[in-house]
Amino acid sequence: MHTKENSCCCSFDDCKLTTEWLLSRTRHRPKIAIVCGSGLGLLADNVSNKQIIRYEDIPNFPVSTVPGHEGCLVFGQIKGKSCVFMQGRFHLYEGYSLCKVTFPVRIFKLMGVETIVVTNASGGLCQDFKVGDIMVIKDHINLPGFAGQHPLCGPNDERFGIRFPCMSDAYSKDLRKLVLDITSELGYSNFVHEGVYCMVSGPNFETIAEARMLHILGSDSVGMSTVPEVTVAKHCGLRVVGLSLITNKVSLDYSREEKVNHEEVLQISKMRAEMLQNVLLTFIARSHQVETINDSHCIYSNAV
Ligand SMILES: O=P(O)(O)O[C@@H]1C[C@H](O)[C@@H](CO)O1
Ligand code: HPA
Repeated sequence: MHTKENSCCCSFDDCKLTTEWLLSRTRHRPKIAIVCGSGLGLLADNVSNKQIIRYEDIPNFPVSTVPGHEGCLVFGQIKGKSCVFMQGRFHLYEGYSLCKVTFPVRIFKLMGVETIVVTNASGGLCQDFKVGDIMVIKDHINLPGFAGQHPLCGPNDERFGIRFPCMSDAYSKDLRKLVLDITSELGYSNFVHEGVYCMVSGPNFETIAEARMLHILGSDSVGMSTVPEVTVAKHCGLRVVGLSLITNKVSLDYSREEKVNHEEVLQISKMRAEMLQNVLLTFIARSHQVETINDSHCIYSNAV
C-alpha cells in the first residue's frame, strides 16, 4: 500500500525507490521526458509501443487532481526515440509541496532522461500575443520563489546538484534555436514567439492590477506551473525546453469585459494541441543533434 499523503518524499532514497520500481516495470529507457500542460495530454497520442502507468500505482508519486491532467506516465517511442510523457502535472495550488510537485523530474533524471520538454497553458501579457500562439520560453520569473516557495529550499543533496545553481541559462539556447527552426520549417512563424514566463501560485487568475505589475516586471505570459520543474531540472543537469500555449489574453485594462476560466483554457489547449504535437514530433526526432554543454554538478546521471 503506497502512502499518498503530502509528506515529503524527496530524499535520494525515496527517489531511488520510485526509480527502481519504474525501471522494474518498463523496458523503456527514455532519454526525453515531456510534461503535458493543462489540456495537452493529447501530445502523447503519437507514441508507439505505448505503456501507460497510472500515478496512483507508482510509489511516492502524487496524484492529479485538476481537470485536464489525466494522471499517467506514458512510455514509448516517437520516431524511434524513447520517451516518457507526463500526462498531467502537479501544482502548488493543489496543496502539494514544491518538493512533491517536482518529484517526477528527479525520477526522470535517475531513469537516464537527458532532456525535458515542459509545456503549459498560460495567459498572454504581451500585447502582441494572440490566443493560440506558442511562446518558446526564453526565461522565467519565479515569483513564489521570491517569497520562499522554492523547490530547492531545505538541505541540499549534492547527489542531485549543487547548493547554488546558476539559472541564467535554464532554457537551453541551442534547443530553443532548434524549436524556432522547426516552427519556421512548419510554417508556424507567424504565431510563434520567444518570451518570459512568470509563475504565480494560483489558483485564482490575476487581478488587473496584478497583471499590470507582472507586465511591467517583464513577463510576457503568466501561468501556475513549470518554473519549479525547470529549476529542479536545471539543478540536476537536464537540458530544458519550455513551450507555453497562450490560451487567453490577460486583461490589463479595466474596460475589458472578457473573463478567463479553466474551461476556456482547456478548450484552446485541445484546439492547438495538434500544432504543438507537430513541433514536438520533429523536435524529438532531431534533439539529439544538439549537444548542449552541461555545467551540472549532478553526480548521478543514471544512478540506479
Ligand atoms: O499545468 P498548466 O500550467 O498548463 O495549467 C494552467 C495553470 C492552471 O493550472 C490552469 C489554469 O487554467 O492551467
Ligand atoms: N493566468 C494564470 N495561469 C493561467 C492563465 C492565466 O491567465 N491561463 C492559463 N493558465
